[in-house]
Amino acid sequence: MSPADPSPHPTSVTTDTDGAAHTSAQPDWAAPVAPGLLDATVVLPGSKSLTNRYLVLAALATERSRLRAPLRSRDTLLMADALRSLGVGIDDVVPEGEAVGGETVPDWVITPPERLTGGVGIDCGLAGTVMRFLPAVAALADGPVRLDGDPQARVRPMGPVIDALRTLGVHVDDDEGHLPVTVDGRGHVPGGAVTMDASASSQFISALLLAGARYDDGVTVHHDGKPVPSEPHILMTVETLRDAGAIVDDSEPNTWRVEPSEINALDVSVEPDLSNAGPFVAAALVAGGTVRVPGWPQHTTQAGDLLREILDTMGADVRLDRSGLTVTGSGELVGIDIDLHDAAELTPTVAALAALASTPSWIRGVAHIRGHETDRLAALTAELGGVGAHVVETADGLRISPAPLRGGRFRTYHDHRMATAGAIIGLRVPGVHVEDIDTTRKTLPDFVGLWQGMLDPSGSVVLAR
Ligand SMILES: O=C(O)C1=C[C@@H](OP(=O)(O)O)[C@@H](O)[C@H](O)C1
Ligand SMILES: C=C(OP(=O)(O)O)C(=O)O
Repeated sequence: MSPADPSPHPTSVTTDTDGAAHTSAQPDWAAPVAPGLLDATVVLPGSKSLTNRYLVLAALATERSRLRAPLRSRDTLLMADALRSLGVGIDDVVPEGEAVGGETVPDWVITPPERLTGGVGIDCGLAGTVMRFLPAVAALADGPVRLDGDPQARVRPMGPVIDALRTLGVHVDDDEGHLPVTVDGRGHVPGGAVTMDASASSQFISALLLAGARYDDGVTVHHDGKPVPSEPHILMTVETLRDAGAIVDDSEPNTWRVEPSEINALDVSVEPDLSNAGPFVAAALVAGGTVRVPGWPQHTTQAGDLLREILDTMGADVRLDRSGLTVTGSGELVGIDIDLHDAAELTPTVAALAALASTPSWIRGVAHIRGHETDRLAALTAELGGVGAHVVETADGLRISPAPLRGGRFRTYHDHRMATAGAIIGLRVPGVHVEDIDTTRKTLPDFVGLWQGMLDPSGSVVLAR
């Protein structure tokens, strides 16, 4: 559904805890208004991007790996299920110690098969990491692998990664650069050098690099086109590969080389998802008071770390120390002029904050998010506009200026970050009703529980796991 298609009686694709999508008519969620100043500690689950990279690398490794505190949300459960169907063992193991607050978070122990199994189908849901990363992995399977996903996934761009795989010696059938895609796995991939235009998604490059060490000649990827978005995610790919012993040369701009090599087993703890922390730390700015996120890393490749600078610029007091991140706001916030090209997934959160700010904002550099879960520029323009915000969509972003906001229906277009943007607005604006709040399960298993816990006036430690 495009943002221009209002759906008065919505039918939502939501997700069971096992990662399966199902269709249901779900009532809109009345976004709670903040009861006063916040005083909450929110323990967020692991990073989607890290969990799915570790899963892929562990599936291609020589030995058994252990993934501690992985994210268990729709995108990562789909990745785990897909790898299982390729013959990878992925089992829950209760960790030795206790997690924060006495809750145990099962680890994943990942056992790679001798050879990846072909002749299988993979459900990618709406997960960019699954639909882009797995064709490059499936090429190593013994037999054909068919990948498909949600209806919205069939319009997300795939062409450059498919064409690149063909150049590297893989046979692929596709639907004009989109899902469904069938990769004819032949047990090995010649590999070599390829030039691609990755201006629509950094995930095209990450996909080839993650699998490339297992290609006969490794892989050299050269990008030729407008600047690659979300570059920290490519650095994340490079660092996770190096953690697994792969040899990666990223010394030349727009060129990445992965040598052919074995991939070592991993034993890693997943950092909290900083982009998912966005709406929670934004809440301190909107409602006033303090929100703490324990475990915020001192050094990270996660793009969400840019939130520290963003919140500071918009008026929060932001402190990072060994206990984590502490964000304190007064309830007053100012606009921001920012290029989010490197951290495009933060756009819905920043746009929601901008709609509540007392001065104008300009978000630039994010044309490619028209190919995210939905056309996010159109969706944000429509939905923030629908609750009274002054939003102008530009060629590569949004201009948002102060306006009195009002309640109303906030449509989400199957996009988890549209849903959390609606929740941010609802903190201050009574009567915001968010469509299909369960779409947040794409990357957070229990957004509503966490959000309500954060708003509990008794002050709280809110556990996500
Ligand atoms: O590789 C990854 O884990 C991601 C890369 C980025 O994609 P784009 O480069 O398409 O923005 C980001 O927006 C997405 O949420 C996750
Ligand atoms: C763009 C996003 O997801 P995906 O990994 O599906 O591209 C996102 O989470 O904001």
